[in-house]
Amino acid sequence: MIESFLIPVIAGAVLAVAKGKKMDDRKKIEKVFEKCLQKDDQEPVEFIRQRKYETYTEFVYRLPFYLSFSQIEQKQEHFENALNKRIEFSFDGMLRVKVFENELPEMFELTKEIIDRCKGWTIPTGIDQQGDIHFHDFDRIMHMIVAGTTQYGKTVFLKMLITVLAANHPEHVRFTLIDLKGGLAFQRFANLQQVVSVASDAQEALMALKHIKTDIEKRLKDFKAAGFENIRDSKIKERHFIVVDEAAELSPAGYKGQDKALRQECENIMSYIARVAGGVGYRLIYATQYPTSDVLPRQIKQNCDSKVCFRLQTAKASEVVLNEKGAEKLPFIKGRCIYLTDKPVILQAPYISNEFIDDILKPYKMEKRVSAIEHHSNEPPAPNGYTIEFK
Ligand SMILES: Nc1ncnc2c1ncn2[C@@H]1O[C@H](COP(=O)(O)OP(=O)(O)OP(=O)(O)O)[C@@H](O)[C@H]1O
Repeated sequence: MIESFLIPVIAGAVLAVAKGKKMDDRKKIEKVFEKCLQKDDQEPVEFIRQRKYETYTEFVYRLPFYLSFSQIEQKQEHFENALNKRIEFSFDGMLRVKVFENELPEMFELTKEIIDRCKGWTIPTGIDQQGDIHFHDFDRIMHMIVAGTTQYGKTVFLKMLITVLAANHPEHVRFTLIDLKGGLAFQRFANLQQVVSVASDAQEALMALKHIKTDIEKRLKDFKAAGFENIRDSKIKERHFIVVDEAAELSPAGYKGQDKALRQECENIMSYIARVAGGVGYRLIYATQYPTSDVLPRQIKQNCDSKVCFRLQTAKASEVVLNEKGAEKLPFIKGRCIYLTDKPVILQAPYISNEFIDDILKPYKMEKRVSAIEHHSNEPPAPNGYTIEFK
């Protein structure tokens, strides 16, 4: 899903034509000549050649006698608006038009306005080169893998996802947060009325996941009895997001005995959620900085049809997540990612600060202490003031 963010102010007819049909840059340039500089009965500019350089494409034209270089320079804004790119002109007997590729911004901050533009169960995934914001719809593609080497933006992305969904669906979203990086990243969400449980080690994760599995089994039975095929057929508005960061901690690979068995069970339940629970309203968000085939089991990968992949260290890791190389070549820019659903697109992911999170979520904070172990149910979120005992 994509929505126009920077609407270029392009001169009348050129805007209509350029936006209506998909035009390449050469056609757009020639359209501006036609609409702004040439008269119908006059000889048009003559295209000589174009060549692509690393950061720009150069188009070379021979000018007809009635057009001066300065007349063209005066229309620079029209050309830039029509192409929505930076343009430089020069003249050495030929007109040279350099069209620079747009650069992605290094910072794209989440705002209240962007949160308001998230319709249904969508979140923003980032901004692209053209300034368009991309959105991910969790009712269309239900589960997501978030990967990336350390310090490139996974946790910020997860916090953004939780904040946007909690802000837009305070009554209906529920979260189980499995934070295996010491429990620090998600602590500011622990007292949210939408958060059912926070687990911070493998044992707590297993308890939380077992509760969820029981809830899913019950819901599957209820749906069957009611003849619903999926959550959209039912009147249930609730969606339950299970957010796991760092999922490698739940991989049985490298463990022995009880530790291995415990993690194996966690992995089995996460695979179960990815396989069968989407249709009944459960969403798995599976984040890892170590994407190997051990950490990213086949069934989870196959059922998580959306991926947000920050820079990875190797082409092999990129192949594990995206089925193709590329994430290892992303620039060393925090928040730069590849968002993959049907096709990959490079984006700058939304940045959210802790202050902004606290500001947005203030109305939903409540006095409670929740644990993975002691509280878990599919009841609606407890109202403000309700106290849940912590272990
Ligand atoms: N979308 C973004 N835009 C700009 N800067 C960002 C973005 N996301 C993260 N950063 C910056 O990068 C830092 C690290 O981000 P984050 O904590 O999300 O990394 P991480 O991938 O979760 O790392 P780790 O796996 O080590 O926990 C943040 O503190 C922030 O300064």
